[in-house]
Amino acid sequence: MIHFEDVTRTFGNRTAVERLNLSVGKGELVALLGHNGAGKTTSIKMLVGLLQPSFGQVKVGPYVVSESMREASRLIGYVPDQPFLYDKLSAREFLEFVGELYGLTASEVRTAVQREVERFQLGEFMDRLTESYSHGMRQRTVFAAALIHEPEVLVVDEPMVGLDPQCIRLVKDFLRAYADNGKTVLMSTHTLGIAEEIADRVAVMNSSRLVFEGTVAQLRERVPGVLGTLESLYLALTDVSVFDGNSNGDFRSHSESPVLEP
Ligand SMILES: Nc1ncnc2c1ncn2[C@@H]1O[C@H](COP(=O)(O)OP(=O)(O)OP(=O)(O)O)[C@@H](O)[C@H]1O
Repeated sequence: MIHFEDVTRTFGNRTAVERLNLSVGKGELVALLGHNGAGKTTSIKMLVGLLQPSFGQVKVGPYVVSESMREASRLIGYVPDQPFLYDKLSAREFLEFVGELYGLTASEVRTAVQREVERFQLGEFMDRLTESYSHGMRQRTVFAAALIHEPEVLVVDEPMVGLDPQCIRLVKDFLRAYADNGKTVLMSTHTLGIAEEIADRVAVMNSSRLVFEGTVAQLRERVPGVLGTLESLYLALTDVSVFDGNSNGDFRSHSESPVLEP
């Protein structure tokens, strides 16, 4: 459903993403991991059409994002790392506004808003201006807005930052359930435990390149001698010394990663 095909993005003489190949299929939740500056947000912005690749292409379903932005965006829900809300609107007004932007009819908007209010437990603060919301309330509202058109693909940049444990549980359960319902989820995160808990596969970026893609079990096989949590594996994988003796530093699990059709 999501296909990065040899995607490179440069900013001047800086390469933010280099020759990224990554696919995420229907019913899959993939966690994108990497240090600060590894290239995760740039990749996500190319996926949702906010940036154009310098080379290569990103496809969502049958659409090349940079060529068919309108069609692709109907398939995508996006929760950015720095969510934006209109302070002078309530959550209800904001969700209605977003629903109209997606071309839903008035009755479809009503049904969708009700569905999201229940899913993200927005009831109590639904009609207050969003300027008075806590971070968790804002994040739940942003999730609801991203889902108003029931997208096939959900793209989430750092979903758990600053949330309390109850809210983290709500978001984790929701993301897993969304994938289990046949949708496609790509989530960038620094919270390795959450990736290990809910992702089908992890994709690790280091210095603009994808250095591993596969399950955590496959990662354990690829980084011999490192046992235990995803955190210890991740730290070993993104440590430069690990690349010694590996000609291209590429730990991708080519053989076992399924190639899923849109
Ligand atoms: N608009 C821009 N102009 C110039 N350089 C940029 C721009 N956006 C990103 N970069 C650079 O591209 C590289 C990748 O940045 P990106 O934000 O994709 O990393 P990230 O993995 O999302 O990091 P973080 O975890 O800190 O959010 C960094 O070196 C960053 O400075």
